Amino acid sequence: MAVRGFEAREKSVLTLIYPRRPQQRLVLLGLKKRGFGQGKLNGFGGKLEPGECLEDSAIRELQEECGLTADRDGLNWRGSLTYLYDTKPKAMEVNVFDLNMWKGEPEETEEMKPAWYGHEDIPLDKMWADDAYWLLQYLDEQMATPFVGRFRFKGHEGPDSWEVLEHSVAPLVPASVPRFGQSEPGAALLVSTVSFVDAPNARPLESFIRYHLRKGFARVMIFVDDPSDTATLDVVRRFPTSRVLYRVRGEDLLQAQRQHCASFKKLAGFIDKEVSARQLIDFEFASTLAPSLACRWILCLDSDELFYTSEDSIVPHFQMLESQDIHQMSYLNHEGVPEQPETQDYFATVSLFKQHQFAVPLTAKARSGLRFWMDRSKHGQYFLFYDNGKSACRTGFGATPSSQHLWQLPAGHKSCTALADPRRMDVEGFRECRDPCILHFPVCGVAWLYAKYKTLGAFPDKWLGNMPLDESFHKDAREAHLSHGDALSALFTEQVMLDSEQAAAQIACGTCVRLTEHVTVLDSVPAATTMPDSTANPALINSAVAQGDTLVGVERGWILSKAMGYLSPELQ
Ligand SMILES: Nc1[nH]c(=O)nc2c1ncn2[C@H]1C[C@H](O)[C@@H](COP(=O)(O)OP(=O)(O)OP(=O)(O)O)O1
Repeated sequence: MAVRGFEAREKSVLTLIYPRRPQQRLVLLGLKKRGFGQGKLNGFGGKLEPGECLEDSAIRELQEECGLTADRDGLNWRGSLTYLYDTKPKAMEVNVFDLNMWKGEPEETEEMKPAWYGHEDIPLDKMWADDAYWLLQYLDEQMATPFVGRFRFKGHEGPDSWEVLEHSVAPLVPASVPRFGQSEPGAALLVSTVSFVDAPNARPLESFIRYHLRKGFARVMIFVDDPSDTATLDVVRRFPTSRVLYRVRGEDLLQAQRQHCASFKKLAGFIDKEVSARQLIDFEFASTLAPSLACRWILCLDSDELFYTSEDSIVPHFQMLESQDIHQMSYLNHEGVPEQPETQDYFATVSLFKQHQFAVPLTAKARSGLRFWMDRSKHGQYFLFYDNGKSACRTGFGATPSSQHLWQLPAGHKSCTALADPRRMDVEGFRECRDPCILHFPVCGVAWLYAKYKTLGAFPDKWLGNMPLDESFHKDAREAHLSHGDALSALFTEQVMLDSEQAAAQIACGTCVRLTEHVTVLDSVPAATTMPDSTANPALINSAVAQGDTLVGVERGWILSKAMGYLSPELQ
């Protein structure tokens, strides 16, 4: 039974720990003597306290409730269950851990009365009603872990707490994903340097992490760009440290980067001033750690990007690249188009995308669609931000990031690109790939536009001291922000957002596509109301190769770029 709309609700995050003696098929349960769930038998746990991560909270709760001192190495995150009680406004996300190493003997406390139970003797009728759907399967290892589950209850007390109205439990990721912690083909690390200090909220970060874990990334590594960024820290701490690691900017990190990163010297002068310098050093540092984290691939994204695939998992894609001895693959990026001025979480709501110009069909209609955007923007831009994709790279063979988009490979390693870029004419390296691709949600709401330019501040006219910035939306947005008026809002209305009529026209002419797989994975409802069924197909990026358009990518890119004036003068 599908349970929808859970992620859209406010929720508290809790732990639930089961101390176990698997060989004897024993589990320690406690009778809850007071508070939430009073009178029921359950594992041990409770809410995260401010500043606590899941594991610290689990260890504290176990100690408080039954006197056992958990050994951190014996604590394993097995899944998360979200509960919605119709009598409570907030959902509860409960993270299930099992524990197989501890010190001490269980003792009764004011909150819990503990006792050991054999798996065969577990009295489900004295427990929460959802336990009947998963607890025994989990204890007997008959259920793939990690798992995600959702349960809706009529109420949290009395007979209502026995009524499960909706339920679902499933593996977090498909079976194709390598077993976590083993360096198997396709195991990938996702990296991002993040700041939500100036942002309206950090919900997109939670979606960013959740989406990528669901799509089979083995680990996520977050660099917290600003140590005072409690919003980001609060989010990353809610994920198990076995899957989501974080490092906070500061002297320790700098020291480690100085020691391990070849580019430290070159970037040192910019690290304080430019986000891009911090990203590059973080990416290189993460790539040095990746092999020890059993990750054979690395992908570095901003926290307003998703590695989109309509498949269940990204793993078979990386496995395929490995089997063909490809060490780097660059992906097309598509730019999100907001259809509403505000959203709490752009990943959960934005479903309209300008396709990369190299993926737009070469039809007269599409060309008029491109013209629409170029006429609309002050500097003749179709995309308002970058159009050179992002790349995934193999780890452990000495590649270093040459930019946020591309890795520098040691000689003799194969690199491929889905961008049929006529400026390079890299015919050898071109490889048709529409899925996976990058979805970029750069300014998908007025508040997010303000937040982005507040964070970037008065950035210089040159990247890393030497690459001049073009006259562009990006520069205009900087000026608009520094002018402190409502110039930024005007930019948003005039150049970023589309109304429903314009959106339908852009979809019809082939420049924009409607993609909803990420919205489905995040289990939320898209904000847009204009979603004709024919365009809600996740495979649409592939079918957007227009009817009658038989040109392969490089030719298409060449002609289109010439037509649109993208070619540099010497190539024209
Ligand atoms: N439907 C359900 N099925 C289940 O198996 N465990 C549930 C559940 N709903 C909640 N839980 C667990 C999660 C958590 O371990 C515990 C509830 O935690 P508590 O309310 O005891 O938290 P705290 O100890 O932080 O609360 P306070 O006593 O208010 O401080 O019950």
